[in-house]
Amino acid sequence: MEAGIVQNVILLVDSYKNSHHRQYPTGTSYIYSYFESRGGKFPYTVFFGLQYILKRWLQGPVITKEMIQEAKELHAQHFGRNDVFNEEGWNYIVERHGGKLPLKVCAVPEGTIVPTKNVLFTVVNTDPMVPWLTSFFETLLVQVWYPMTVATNSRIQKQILHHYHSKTNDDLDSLPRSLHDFGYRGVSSVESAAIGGAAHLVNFEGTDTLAALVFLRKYYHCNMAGYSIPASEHSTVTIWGRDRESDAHRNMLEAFPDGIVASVSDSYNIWDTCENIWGEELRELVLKRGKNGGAVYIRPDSGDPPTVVVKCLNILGDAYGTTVNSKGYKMLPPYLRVIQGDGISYKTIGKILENMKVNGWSAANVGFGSGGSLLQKVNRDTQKCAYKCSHAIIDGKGVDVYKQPITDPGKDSKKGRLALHLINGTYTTVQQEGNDPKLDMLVPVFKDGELLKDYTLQEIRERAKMCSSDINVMQ
Ligand SMILES: O=C1OCCC/C1=C\Nc1ccccc1
Repeated sequence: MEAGIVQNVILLVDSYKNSHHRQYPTGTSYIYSYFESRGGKFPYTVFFGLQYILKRWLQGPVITKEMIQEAKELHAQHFGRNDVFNEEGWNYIVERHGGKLPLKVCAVPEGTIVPTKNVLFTVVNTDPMVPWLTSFFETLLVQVWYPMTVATNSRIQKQILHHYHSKTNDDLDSLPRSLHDFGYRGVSSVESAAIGGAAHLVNFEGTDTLAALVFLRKYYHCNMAGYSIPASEHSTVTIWGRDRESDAHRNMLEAFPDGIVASVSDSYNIWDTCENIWGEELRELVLKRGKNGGAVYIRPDSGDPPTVVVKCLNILGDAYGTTVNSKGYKMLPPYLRVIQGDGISYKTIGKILENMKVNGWSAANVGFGSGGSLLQKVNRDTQKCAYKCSHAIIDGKGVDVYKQPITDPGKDSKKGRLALHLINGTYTTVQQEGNDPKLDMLVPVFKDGELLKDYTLQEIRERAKMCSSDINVMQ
């Protein structure tokens, strides 16, 4: 088990869940639940991250007698009573199942793009003695909302970038690294950085969130999921003093004499820095670097992004010249690019790209970085992710279970045992009843403590890749 704050799997839940085993009708033997995104900011979700939860917490003989004792003692104090904690139920799981969880989870393959309001995974207990188990792990399983929503937020931006690269560039070669993860410092924890950073790397290959690389090695069989380059930050520029800014940038080019480097250039006056330092003083070094196949990414980091990006391109274009590509848009020389890492989100990236386009600039001149907006500015409500009971077996009889709040029809839940069908390229949620199980896109990924599917990032990226319908997405 990993070092972490909570080691005890029985404590990975909201307190009230330990009182639920006494709240089901006697004779309840099976409880079926499903997980969906009811929709919100984005019309689809990229399903990603369940495998991590299963591998990290639920796979194998995860329940032990020691955990039961620790949880029992904690609950007695926490509730101030001894009739809440389900000691018998947990003992049964240790004694009868060796600590393995008698659950079956069926899920859509990771990386699949599914329109919202569709079932994404289902859970059912496999031992009729412990129906309460299905709902018990809701708390943990619903945390898949985070990687799923970050992967979706990231892919929505990839669609916008794909649109502009298709319209204004010769090829899509620079698309995979056109949105770089700057989010490590902007998330709530190292674990969130790993999970969210990994979710972004489903769609892209540029990241500074090292935790995501470790995560994807460990849980998704990918040895190197993303790349970065030597880059300055304000402190490594400003430490030289205001009147030695050009020395700071020169040092960047000499310290890393080949390949691509990025230099943040807005410490004082970015217009002067672009025109006189990059355009004049360091010109020979830039040209020499270009001759060796290297490049310099000039990084603004303030001001109104659409305006600043175009003004930087214009100044650099005047200083170094431009070419016009096959789509009729201007390109800087291959050794010069701009990277905009401030104020980037799915709401703003299109505005910057549109302003570049109307000013005759190809999208391929600019790389983007996004931090808190990419990894942190999401919550469970962004895509309204929920886990609900839809069917149960009580006294041997199957009953459909649902909620239908008079106060919010948007919170209606689905009934029955669900399957996900792909009909003429469209996903549809149907009842298992009366349908051929071979048509169900949900595949068993976990059963009785065993992981049944072990996806690689490579195959997940393949499932989530851009397709023709991703081009005309601009509203
Ligand atoms: O500004 C930043 O904020 C925080 C995270 C990293 C970062 C910049 N990194 C970078 C990487 C590759 C090219 C250019 C910059």
